[in-house]
Amino acid sequence: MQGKKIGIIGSGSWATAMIKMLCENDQDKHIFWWIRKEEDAEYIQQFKHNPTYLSGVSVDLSITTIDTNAKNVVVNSDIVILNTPAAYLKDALRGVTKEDFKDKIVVSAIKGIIPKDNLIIGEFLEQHYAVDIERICVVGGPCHAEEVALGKLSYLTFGCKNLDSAALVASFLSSRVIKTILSEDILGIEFGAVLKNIYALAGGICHGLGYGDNFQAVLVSNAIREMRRFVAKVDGDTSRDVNTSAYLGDLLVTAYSQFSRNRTFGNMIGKGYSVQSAQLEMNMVAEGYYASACIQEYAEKYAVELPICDAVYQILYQHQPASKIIQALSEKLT
Ligand SMILES: NC(=O)c1ccc[n+]([C@@H]2O[C@H](COP(=O)([O-])OP(=O)(O)OC[C@H]3O[C@@H](n4cnc5c(N)ncnc54)[C@H](O)[C@@H]3O)[C@@H](O)[C@H]2O)c1
Ligand SMILES: O=P(O)(O)OC[C@H](O)CO
Repeated sequence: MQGKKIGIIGSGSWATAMIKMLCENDQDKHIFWWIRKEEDAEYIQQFKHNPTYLSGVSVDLSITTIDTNAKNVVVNSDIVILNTPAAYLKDALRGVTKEDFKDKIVVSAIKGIIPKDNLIIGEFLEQHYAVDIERICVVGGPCHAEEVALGKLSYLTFGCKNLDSAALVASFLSSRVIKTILSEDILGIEFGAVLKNIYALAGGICHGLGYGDNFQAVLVSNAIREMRRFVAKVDGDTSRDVNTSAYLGDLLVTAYSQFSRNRTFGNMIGKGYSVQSAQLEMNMVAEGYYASACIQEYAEKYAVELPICDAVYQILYQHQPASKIIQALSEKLT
C-alpha cells in the first residue's frame, strides 16, 4: 500500500461525494471507508456503487477498503475524515478511543453541532478524544454532494490552525473541478456552516408560506449580518470577512439551491408539515433542525440577539404558527 492512508467515517451523500473526490485525485493513497450497514458494504463491494446515496458515483476498489468497523478505519488511517450528520457522530465512533486518534489529522466535513453536548465538532474532538487543535481540520464552502457527483466546478475551504496540515488534506481532494482554499478560521467556518443551515431552513419556511424572492433576498441579507454578529461575539474577532465563500457562499447555496436539505425541510414546514412528517419525507438529514435548539443555548450564553434563529426555534420547537412568527420576524428585518 503506497502513500497516505485516508479514512472516511460516513456513508451518506457527502461521504460518497468525498470518495469520488479522493478516487479522482491522482496522489498516491489508500482509502478506508466506514459503511454503517452491512448490506450496503456488501453491495458496494460487489457493484462499486453506494446503493442509497449518489448511486452514480463509482468506487475504485483497487484503492478503497470497505469496512463496517469504524475503529479499524481510524486505526488504519493517517488522516481521518468525519462525515456523518452531527447527531450520529457519537454513534458512529462508538468503540473508537483517544488512543486510536493519536497523531492523526482529524478532519470534520460535518456542518452541525452535537446535540445535547452542544459542541461544534472541533470542540468535541478536543474534549472527547484529546485531539490537539493543530491536528483538527474543518471543511467548509458552498458545495453540494449532488453537484460533485455531476462533476460541476466547486470550491472547498480547508480550515486548520496549521496551514501545512490544511494544505495536505486539501491536496488529496483537489482536482480539475474541485478548487481548494486554505484558512486558519476553524471556529468561524464551523459556526458559519451551522448557522447557514438554520437560515436556509428559515428561507424554506418563508417559501413554503408563499413569500417571494424579494423577501428571500432581505432575509439572506439579514442572515449574513446575524452570522457575523454571532461569530464575532463567540471569539471576539470582528475583522472576519464573512463575504467569502465559506460563509456567504455557503449561505447562498443552501438558501437557494434545489439540492438543499435544509431549505427543502423548511419548505415543508412552511407548507404545514409537522417536523416528524417532514423528517420522514426526506431520506436525508437537515442539520439546521438540530442546530436550531443548540444555537438557542449559545445565544443565551453569549447574550447575542439572533432574530432569525429565534423565529426558526419558535416554529420548530415551540410549535408556534409559522405564518405568525415570520410576520413578526419581517417587522424586525432591515
Ligand atoms: N450533502 C451535502 O451536499 C453536504 C455538503 C457539505 C457538508 N455536508 C455535511 O455532511 C454531513 C453528512 O451529511 P450527508 O448530506 O452526507 O447526509 P445525508 O443526509 O445524505 O445522509 C444521512 C446520513 O445519516 C446516516 N444515518 C442515518 N441514520 C443513522 C444512524 N442511526 N446512525 C448513524 N448514521 C445514520 C446515513 O447512513 C447517512 O450517512 C452533514 O453534517 C452535512 O451538513 C453535506
Ligand atoms: O444545502 P444543504 O442544506 O443540503 O447543506 C449541504 C451543504 O452544507 C452545502 O454546502
